[in-house]
Amino acid sequence: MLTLKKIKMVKGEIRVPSDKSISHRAILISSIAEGKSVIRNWLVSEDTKATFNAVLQLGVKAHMKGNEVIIEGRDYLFNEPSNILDAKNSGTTARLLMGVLSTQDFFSVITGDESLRNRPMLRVVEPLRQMGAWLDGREKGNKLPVAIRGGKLKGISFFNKRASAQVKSALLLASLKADGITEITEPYLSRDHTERMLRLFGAEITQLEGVDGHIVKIKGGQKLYGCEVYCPADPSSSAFFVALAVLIEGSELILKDVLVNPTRDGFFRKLKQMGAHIEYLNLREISGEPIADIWVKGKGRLRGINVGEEDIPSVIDELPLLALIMSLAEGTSSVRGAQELRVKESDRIKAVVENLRSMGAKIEEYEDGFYIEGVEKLRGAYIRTYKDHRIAMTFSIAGLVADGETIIDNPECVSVSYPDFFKDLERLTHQT
Ligand SMILES: O=C(O)C1=C[C@@H](OP(=O)(O)O)[C@@H](O)[C@H](O)C1
Ligand SMILES: C=C(OP(=O)(O)O)C(=O)O
Repeated sequence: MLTLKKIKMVKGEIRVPSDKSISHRAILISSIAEGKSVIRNWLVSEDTKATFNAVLQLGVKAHMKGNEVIIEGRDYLFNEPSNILDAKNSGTTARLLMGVLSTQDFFSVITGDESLRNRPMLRVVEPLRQMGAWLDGREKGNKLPVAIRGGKLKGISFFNKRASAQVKSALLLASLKADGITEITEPYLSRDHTERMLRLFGAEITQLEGVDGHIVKIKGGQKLYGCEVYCPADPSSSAFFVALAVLIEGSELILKDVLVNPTRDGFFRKLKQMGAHIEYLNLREISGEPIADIWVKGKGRLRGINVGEEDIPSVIDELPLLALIMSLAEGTSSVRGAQELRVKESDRIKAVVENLRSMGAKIEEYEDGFYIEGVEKLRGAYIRTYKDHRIAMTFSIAGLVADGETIIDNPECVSVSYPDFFKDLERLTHQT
């Protein structure tokens, strides 16, 4: 349990830990490549360690020193694991691993913690079956544990209707060992780190716009070569500090080295539309990804906005935090088309509505989002995190701007993406 109270202001500079999505991919793509890779500024967290430990169980030789990882790639020649692979709380680990393991002519089983064992897997299992792999699990393959026996695969054409980057990435990682071409179409472009990193490792990938949305095409049989990958600061982790600065007038922060890939920076763009003062400085590209230092200044109350289906992929993990900001903005706001929030580490729509209401917000629940009428103040409350890191961090920010005391249950769940979150928060809020 953690108790938080209102603070006056936040000022300073911070480089938050590296991007979780890129850190998972760096391990997996280095492992399937040939030769040595060096991963710099890797995120050391519970989720990414689950991916790291899984590849060790497949026979990959990897060495971690601080946040640098050196990996000897296996060029898709892995060992049959002698035990179950544990993805713990990490959806990305489970789903991307399924793609890699579908290429392997051996038996493997993936499981996870209680939350992950309740999350849907058929979205990945079905297309991988279509490609020719054998997968089965609880509820006809929809729930972990899932067993896999991979082997000879063929390329498929697949419509990724949920615009899930985990589904797309699993198929791309499998496609390199499939006969022919794999083509994935999605209604809105989901995060494209896998495409960018596969290119960095030497693959040829075509991306184009079609009538049904964004298309990615890849030819099987291509070889990847180990290289150096730099992991930038996570925009999803940076978002909590940006939120704090925009919610408290007079605050000013610089967030260093943040990934500003357009498939990920929807939160910052939405805040600007709400009237926030945010600028990208020193925009540059490293390891195929755009990076900037973000300057943010708190300058009074923001205006409500509507967020629709097309906006969702680039802001999906920040929606709980955006809901908090909307609840303190002038006028009304809404989020629609975000039903995927119900199948994350917790039912994030329920968790947001319940906790914001207990703090005095005016919020109505939709099946696929929420409707919010801004209020001037929130009051401290007892917060149920459902052991979901994004809920714990969102309501810690809420606790620092609300009147009275806020109590967070299970604050330690932040360790899946940001183990030192509370230390960093304390440092920045005590400098002022
Ligand atoms: O590919 C990834 O790294 C992720 C994709 C998203 O999930 P979906 O693929 O389920 O949309 C996101 O919510 C998750 O935090 C990380
Ligand atoms: C949804 C998330 O991650 P994952 O799906 O990898 O568990 C997240 O980090 O918000």
